[in-house]
Amino acid sequence: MTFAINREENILRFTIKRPEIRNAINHEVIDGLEKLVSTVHNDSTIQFVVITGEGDEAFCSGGDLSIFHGLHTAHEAFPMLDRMASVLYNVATLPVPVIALVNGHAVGGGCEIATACDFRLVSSKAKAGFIQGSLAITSGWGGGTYLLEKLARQDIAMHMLCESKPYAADALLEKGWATQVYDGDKEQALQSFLIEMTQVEASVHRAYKQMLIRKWIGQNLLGQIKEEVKNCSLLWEAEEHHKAVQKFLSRKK
Ligand SMILES: C[C@@H](C(=O)O)C(=O)SCCNC(=O)CCNC(=O)[C@H](O)C(C)(C)COP(=O)(O)OP(=O)(O)OC[C@H]1O[C@@H](n2cnc3c(N)ncnc32)[C@H](O)[C@@H]1OP(=O)(O)O
Repeated sequence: MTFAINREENILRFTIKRPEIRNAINHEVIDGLEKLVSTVHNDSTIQFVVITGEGDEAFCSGGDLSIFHGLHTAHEAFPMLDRMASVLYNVATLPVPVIALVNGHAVGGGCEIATACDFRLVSSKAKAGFIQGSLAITSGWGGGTYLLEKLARQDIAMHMLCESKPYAADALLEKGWATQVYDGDKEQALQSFLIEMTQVEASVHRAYKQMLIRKWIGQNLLGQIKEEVKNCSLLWEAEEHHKAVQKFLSRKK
């Protein structure tokens, strides 16, 4: 199994379990995120969702290029991008706070997943970034739309997207992407964050989450995400994209 869903008291944790390829996303992990969403909707006692990656190296390195490089045309790429974008919107709009425990690098689609979460607790050793531009595509799972929505400074969000490079944890904090940066043990970092959060009733957290979701429905965030998906799938079929992916997959270390 390439993912795990575990419950610890009122916290539901989703772990991507592919550390050997830096927790890249395959179809099974997408199925797992769908399962996570339905579990939360069917259980009103859950108070928090945590998403993380196994190991110390990576939170998530985005789409599994060894699988997804098989998608050539816009027509072929669109269903994968659209499915993951819908699943991620369902994660972003869960009725409880969703925490990305960014234990290691979060790049490409991995950065999109973390950006879709309400909070990002970031290891001081992690780097994160929307590197899709270096593969001649944009974000395609809604991450660009979330970034432009969530960062207080639009120029910084645009710069992150256009520069298309990974940033160190301190820079991510400065840009307003990281909620907190932690040194050392990820479980301790999560624990301290949750101790503060649980001073307030879970019903209050749920009510604030509804406020956020209403705002996004009002501005048709999902419609904007669908446009991001369409644009990305058009760029996907260009020769430049396929060449860049091939270069990554055949690089010598
Ligand atoms: C779908 C789309 C979207 O946004 O919508 C995307 O996600 S596009 C973005 C797709 N993601 C990427 O381009 C990120 C590619 N990955 C990286 O930049 C890097 O691997 C880091 C994540 C920074 C980790 O670097 P680090 O030096 O620790 O590890 P490494 O590069 O040696 O990688 C270890 C092993 O994992 C594999 N590996 C790493 N990321 C992978 C990925 N996304 N898909 C498939 N394989 C991947 C490497 O080929 C290598 O395999 P071997 O051990 O066999 O050599």
